[in-house]
Amino acid sequence: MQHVLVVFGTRPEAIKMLPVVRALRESGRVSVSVAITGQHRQMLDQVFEVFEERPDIDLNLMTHDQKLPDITASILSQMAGVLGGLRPDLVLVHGDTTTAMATAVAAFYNRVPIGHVEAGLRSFDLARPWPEEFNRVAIDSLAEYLFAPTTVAAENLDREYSRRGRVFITGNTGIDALLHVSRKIEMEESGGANVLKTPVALDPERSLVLVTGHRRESFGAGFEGICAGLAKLARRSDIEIVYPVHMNPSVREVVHSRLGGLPNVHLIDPVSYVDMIRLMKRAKVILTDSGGIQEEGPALGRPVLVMRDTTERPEAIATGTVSLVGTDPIRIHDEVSELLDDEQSYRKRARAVFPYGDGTASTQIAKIISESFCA
Ligand SMILES: CC(=O)N[C@@H]1[C@@H](OP(=O)(O)OP(=O)(O)OC[C@H]2O[C@@H](n3ccc(=O)[nH]c3=O)[C@H](O)[C@@H]2O)O[C@H](CO)[C@@H](O)[C@@H]1O
Repeated sequence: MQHVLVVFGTRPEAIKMLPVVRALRESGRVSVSVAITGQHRQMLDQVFEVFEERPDIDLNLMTHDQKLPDITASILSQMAGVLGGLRPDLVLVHGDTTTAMATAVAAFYNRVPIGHVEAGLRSFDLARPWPEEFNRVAIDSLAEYLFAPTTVAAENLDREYSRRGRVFITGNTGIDALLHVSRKIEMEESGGANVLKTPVALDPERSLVLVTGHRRESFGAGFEGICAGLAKLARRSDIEIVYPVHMNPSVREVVHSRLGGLPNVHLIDPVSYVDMIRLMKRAKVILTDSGGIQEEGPALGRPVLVMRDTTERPEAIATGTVSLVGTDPIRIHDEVSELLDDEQSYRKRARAVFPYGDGTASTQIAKIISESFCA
């Protein structure tokens, strides 16, 4: 039976790859191993729990405030050993992280075929997001199987001369994960559990503005702008802001120093994926620089304002549910306020749409892989 090695290191990769792991196992036609690099170890554990999975290999590479060259070098050398030992027939990586890129290079050095989930996303700007745009272009130039979430992503790949693999349009596996957990939450609620428990006590009379932000290209002036915009918003007495602050010290220091102590701003640690979905369902507006949340917000019918200048989610922008606000404090304040104060504008943008597929991406990917092995 052919063997697939699935490798990831961060929370979003785990959220988007564990549905693929389950689908591969359920196909019964391939064996699967999961290797993690521990780029974000404590955030990973929570995701494994919700998918009732466990890693088979843990490279445990996490060191405090590690730099990109160190992560890349250690993954490259350690992954060579893993591949030599396991000798998988395919290595599956996800998205645009350093783990995904370094693993793809290690697989290429070992002449092991590569599958790329969430292939073809492009901002066409190597500086933003940095280094993610480089990572995903590099992976797509090496991969034999390119699982593109949308036709836009597939068209991006068709235009790239360096592409050598076959493109499959599958939808984004993040929607598979979202629907899987949403069903769990709905079952809990129908069982009489507390309606929409949230990880922080919220005032039912106030609107929730949910914030996440961690992009490297925003470090420095970008985060100063984001925090100034949030501090201005926090003067409103009709809202509460909840910000699960990413573990990266470069994010935590500036966010806590600028926003700590404001009465209606809850700075909390990253929450479990289930709690994040609860917060998104409870939120009136979502402010983020996250990629995954640009896909989840539309599916949950929540307006998402993206604190970046570019995005590789044009499909979400086209639905009108997602829009770019950048990191300018006045724009952040004004655009959130417009959604809070103008009911008509809000209703136009707060409708559930699914530009990233119907939640079957992982079963499609598993079917393509198992059939290609058995061809
Ligand atoms: C340039 C870019 O867009 N790159 C993306 C980046 O992923 P991202 O930007 O989506 O990363 P985050 O924002 O960290 O994670 C988001 C996920 O985490 C959940 N969440 C969030 C806060 C929390 O407290 N608890 C949680 O559970 C949340 O619901 C969501 O599902 O790399 C991925 C891997 O390569 C790529 O797929 C993806 O393109």
